[in-house]
Amino acid sequence: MTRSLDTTPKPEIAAPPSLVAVDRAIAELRRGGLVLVEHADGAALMMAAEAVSDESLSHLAAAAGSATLLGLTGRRAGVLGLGDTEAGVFRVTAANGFDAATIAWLADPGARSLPMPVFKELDARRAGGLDEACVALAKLARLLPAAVLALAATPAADVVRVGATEITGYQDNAARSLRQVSQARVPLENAENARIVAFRPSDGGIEHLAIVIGDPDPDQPVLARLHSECFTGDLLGSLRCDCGDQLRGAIAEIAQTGSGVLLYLAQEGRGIGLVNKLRAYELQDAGFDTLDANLQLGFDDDERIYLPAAQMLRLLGISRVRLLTNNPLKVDALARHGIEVTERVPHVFPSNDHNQGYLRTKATRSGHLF
Ligand SMILES: Nc1nc2c(ncn2[C@@H]2O[C@H](COP(=O)(O)OP(=O)(O)OP(=O)(O)O)[C@@H](O)[C@H]2O)c(=O)[nH]1
Ligand SMILES: [Zn+2]
Repeated sequence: MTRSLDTTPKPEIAAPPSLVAVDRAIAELRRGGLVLVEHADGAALMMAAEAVSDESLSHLAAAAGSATLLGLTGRRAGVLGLGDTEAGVFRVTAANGFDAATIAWLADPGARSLPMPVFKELDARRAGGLDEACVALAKLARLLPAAVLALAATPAADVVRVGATEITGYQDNAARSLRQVSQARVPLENAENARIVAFRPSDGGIEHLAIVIGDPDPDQPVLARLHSECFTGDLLGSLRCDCGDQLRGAIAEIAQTGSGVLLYLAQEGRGIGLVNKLRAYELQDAGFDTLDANLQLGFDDDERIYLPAAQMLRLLGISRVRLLTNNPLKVDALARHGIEVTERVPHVFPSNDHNQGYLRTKATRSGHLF
């Protein structure tokens, strides 16, 4: 007798305090508030660089009792000529602290249309785990990867606090806590026998979806596609990328072969978020390719993670897949997370006038196999 996939909803589990602390901190940063980040080497009050004004900067410095500092990724520091590295985080200091215009100029390439501020003497050095955690938190909040911080000896009692290790462990811990929460039959244009299964992490964070087509046999390698969310391509039919074709193409191909699974992963813009992807598009229109635009913003060229995908496959009962992709990173990542990829199935679609350069860059610089 063949088995079926386990798509049934599972009981809720309580979110561990570590996930909750990061969630609270993310919400606070996104509304322009202050967060206390605690590390073995000390603590800092921080704000997202994207959210600062002159008033909030003075408030930050006064609350911490020290000057404001700016944490930038090595990528962004390199672009600015302040550092020479691709990895890690740099701490930038200005004599007596920063004003909002200088922060904007340093953190946001889109701010170049504003008048250039008068820079105070800047100094940039490779930073340790405290600054790294602050920048990582801004990234988790899907904001620009830059943090304004002030070292805090005796922090105010009423501020949201989070530990550096809670921040660095957040994505993995959230992925490990995923569980099926609901499912429904949803006949699709190209796959009438389809079900959507929703997965939620225990902290109520970002949900991912599995589209199960037909009745895959988990004892055989399952035809699978890992699709990263692309609002512009998937929903609006944007011609800048190939995502819409790849999404609908995968659904059609899986249905034609009989059965399989498409994981719809909530990591828009190769993990930088929709707002930052639009910033990257602006930079591309100014001449940067899709990878360099990410680097200009201070991100890596690809910020995606595939532990959530591996975890969803495991929860469904799938341990072996035939993976529809041109991207060798996806094959490696699944294998690393314990899912055997028995075969890579190419997933190529014709280009159009707008996405030729994008596809060429994927092939020449990202190692996509076309
Ligand atoms: N940052 C950024 N993300 C983009 C851009 N164009 C498309 N994306 C995102 O790239 C992701 C699509 O990648 P996928 O189709 O999942 O995978 P892939 O890496 O192209 O590999 P394949 O499996 O071969 O398709 C989506 O999250 C899109 O939003 C861009 O110019 N900049
Ligand atoms: Zn796209």
